[in-house]
Amino acid sequence: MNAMELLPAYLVCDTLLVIAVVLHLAIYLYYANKFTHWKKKGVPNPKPLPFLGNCLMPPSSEAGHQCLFIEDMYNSIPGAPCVGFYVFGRPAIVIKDPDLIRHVLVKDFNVFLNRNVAPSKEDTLGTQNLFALKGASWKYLRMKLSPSFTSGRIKKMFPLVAKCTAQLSDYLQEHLGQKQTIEVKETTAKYATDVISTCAFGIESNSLKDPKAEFREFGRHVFHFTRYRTLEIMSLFFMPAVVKILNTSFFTKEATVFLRKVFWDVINHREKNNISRDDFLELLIQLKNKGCVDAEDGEKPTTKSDVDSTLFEFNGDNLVAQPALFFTAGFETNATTLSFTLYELSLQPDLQKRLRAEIRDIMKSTKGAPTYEDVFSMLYLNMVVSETLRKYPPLPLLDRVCLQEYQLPGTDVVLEKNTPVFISLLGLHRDPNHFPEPDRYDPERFSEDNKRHLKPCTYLPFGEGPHNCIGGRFGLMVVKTCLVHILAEFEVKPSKDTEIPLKMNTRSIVLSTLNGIHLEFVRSKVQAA
Ligand code: HEM
Repeated sequence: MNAMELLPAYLVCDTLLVIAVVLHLAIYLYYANKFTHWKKKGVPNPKPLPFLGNCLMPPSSEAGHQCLFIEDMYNSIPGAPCVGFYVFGRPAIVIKDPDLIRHVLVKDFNVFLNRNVAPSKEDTLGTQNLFALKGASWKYLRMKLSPSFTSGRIKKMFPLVAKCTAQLSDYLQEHLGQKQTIEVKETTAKYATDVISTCAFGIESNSLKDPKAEFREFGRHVFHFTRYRTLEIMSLFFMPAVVKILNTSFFTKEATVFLRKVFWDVINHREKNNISRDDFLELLIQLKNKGCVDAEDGEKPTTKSDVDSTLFEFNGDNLVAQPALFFTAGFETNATTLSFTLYELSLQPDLQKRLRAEIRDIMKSTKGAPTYEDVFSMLYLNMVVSETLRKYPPLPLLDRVCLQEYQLPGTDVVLEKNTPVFISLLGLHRDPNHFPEPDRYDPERFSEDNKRHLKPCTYLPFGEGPHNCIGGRFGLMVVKTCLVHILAEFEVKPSKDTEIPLKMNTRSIVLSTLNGIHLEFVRSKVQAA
């Protein structure tokens, strides 16, 4: 007979009850104390939920995003320069004031050198890429990769992009009758997949032609937000402690095996057959073999002393991680920008007409084959794309972590070391103080005259400062070239299947719709003009 059997049942129950109450109270007090962090610092914060803090609160509006609760935090306290919040018990902050944002992203960059995002160490492709790498290693890698993204080198990839755009035109011509509805997000995702896989991996992925193309399957998987995937992505961005428990990776084991194989097959084939091609992969081969990208006209050649293998070695998964990121960072953002632009233009035929007039002119003057320079010379196209990136920033938040105690300039607020710092691009871009009537899609905001009046650090679709998007120019080339060709051939109109307003996918960390974007394509007369 053991001791429990000797005790009367009621005493056992009472003891368990007391333990439960004490435990509950202890946890409650622990969190209640944690949740005074921002109050003590004089930083306003929305009321946290017990235990959860603010991170799993339901979105405040129908358009709100579970994953993008950073926008909710931005809007929670109007007029405040910054808003504190809690991810479970961990204090984090959203910086709203554009001058403070400038300090975080640019002026005091060394204090905010790292992103908060941190995949599991086992996810080598996830940790060794330019987005996630930290400290001096990131600085070194960024310096080494930057020459791959100069306008000169991007321009050399224009023919690859133009080829994919021609394939998209053929696809649309073949698949559409005189009038037909298509889901533009999937179609542009296939196009963008083909572009990035040819430029980053040197491989023609054929997503437009082959519904089961491996690269498209991979891309679909990365951005398919099941409940579990949402939790994984949220933990990557907001909850490093959970990453350890769940062993969260950005690239799954299967994706890693696939990307490794494609990468090394192409590299070995090229090296064996002495093949060279104007793409990112070629530049990575140079980094692998020489530790630097060959200098072009006017560039300073790299010397041996510039190569520091203690900071980052260009071998193994360290190499594969870069095109893997270019692919993931590139195809979804491009497809998002393209599909939202087509959606907005379908709703405003006048804007579409004006853009088509510009396209008609460029098509006439270039005999239907606009060059890289032509595409970048189109003023109204630039205004349209800029407005899409305002209303729909594909990556809607920026994240950094504070590496040392830091006083926010002009305030008494001192951030503790390791505080996660967020900037909500959706919050800024849809803030009526910066963009009046923010829900109105109006490219005029970006006319030569008007854009001069934009307040610095209120419009940041590509981020800002040394960590900004390295592939922005490449992305713009892809988006603009595609729009020129699609709109030269087709008019886009809302169809009976078009959702107005669009329902957003509340689980996604990147901006995306729940049900896709269905538009009617009608053959346009520009082609014949
Ligand atoms: C419309 C297209 C795109 C948009 C809107 C976009 C947006 C962004 C944003 C907001 C960031 C974070 C910047 C920051 O934290 O300050 C970023 C980072 C990055 N993007 Fe893009 N991106 C686009 C296309 C691309 C493409 C095509 C590539 C690659 C070919 C790319 C590669 C990267 C990389 C490597 C980083 C991390 C840079 C670093 O931390 O050093 N992006 N992008």
